[in-house]
Amino acid sequence: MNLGSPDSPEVKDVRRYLNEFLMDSRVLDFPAVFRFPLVRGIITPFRAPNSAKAYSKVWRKDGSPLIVLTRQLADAVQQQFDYPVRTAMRYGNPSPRKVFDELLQADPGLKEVILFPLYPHYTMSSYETAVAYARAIHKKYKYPFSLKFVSPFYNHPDYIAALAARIAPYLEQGYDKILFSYHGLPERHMRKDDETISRYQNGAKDTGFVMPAINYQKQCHETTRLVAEKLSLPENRYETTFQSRLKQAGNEWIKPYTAPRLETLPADGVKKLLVVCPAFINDCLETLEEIAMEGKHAFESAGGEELVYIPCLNDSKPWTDTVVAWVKAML
Ligand SMILES: C=CC1=C(C)c2cc3[nH]c(cc4nc(cc5[nH]c(cc1n2)c(C)c5CCC(=O)O)C(CCC(=O)O)=C4C)c(C)c3C=C
Ligand SMILES: [Fe+2]
Ligand SMILES: [Fe+2]
Repeated sequence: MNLGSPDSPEVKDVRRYLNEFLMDSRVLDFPAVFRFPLVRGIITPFRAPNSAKAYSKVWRKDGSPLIVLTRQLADAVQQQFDYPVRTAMRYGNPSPRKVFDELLQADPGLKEVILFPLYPHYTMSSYETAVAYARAIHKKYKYPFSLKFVSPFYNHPDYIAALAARIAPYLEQGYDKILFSYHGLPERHMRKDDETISRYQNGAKDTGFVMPAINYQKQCHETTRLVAEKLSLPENRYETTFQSRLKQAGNEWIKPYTAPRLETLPADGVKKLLVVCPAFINDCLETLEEIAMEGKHAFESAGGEELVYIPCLNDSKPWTDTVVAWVKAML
């Protein structure tokens, strides 16, 4: 299960998608009475045309990169797996309901579904909302099968090894610095997540998955540290930043921000920059447009010689094998 995309890069479809996305109380965590007018009246009308433009820059003949690449990963997993493998999305299509219906139709005796949220790191706006939504649908429509979840895996040795294998060939080309750029979050979300984590640790919250002991920002730093260790990167050759900030007045996001850092790196002597985005399993708008296009332009306009974007794990062999191994171990 991944995040999901609009049905097309047309403004009307992007508007519908953003409305669903931003009305999620785990994404915009204001009381619903404020959220509704804010999203419908202000955020979506202003954002949809710009997002639509960004989506059209990366849209493929066969659809949104995120959807197509998630499906390719599922197909690669299916090659090594006896049971049906499907993709579902938190927002837009295909919804978990549609996928559950199809699975049940194909096998009325279906006993168990294993859901793999394609987010290495836990936070309420990514991993948790996917799980909570799938659970709510599972309960509401009284599906007769049980539902199990793959836990967040930001520090799992197999995930770290798959990332290191993805990055290694790029290091051989020579580089001044490698930037680990993760999706950003409002600071407020971190405080809420900290509370959830301590309730989990006190036994006051039952989740159905293993909750990390540290918050999103610390999980991201830990992913960077482990990959750097695995690749023996010298301390001065890598950095961690946070991208995709939704600018809102009085709403600080976790720092440092990726975009301004791309513009100051050349003055710090970084001519050749590698960028990797470990919070995303599949390439999407945020990596292909924001980093590989806009970020590259910003860095190279500020005096950098070259920004080389390292694609996500997608359906790379070590990662596909890892997905297969983890799911088989849960059967
Ligand atoms: C308050 C706003 C947002 C939070 C919090 C947030 C967290 C978050 N998102 C991802 C993964 C993805 N986000 C993507 C796009 C995207 N994200 C937001 C807002 C928040 N995300 C918006 C409004 C959008 C839509 C595009 C835009 O208008 O800029 C995507 C890509 C989707 C695609 O179709 O390609 C992904 C993936 C994570 C992992 C996360 C928390 C860590
Ligand atoms: Fe996002
Ligand atoms: Fe973005």
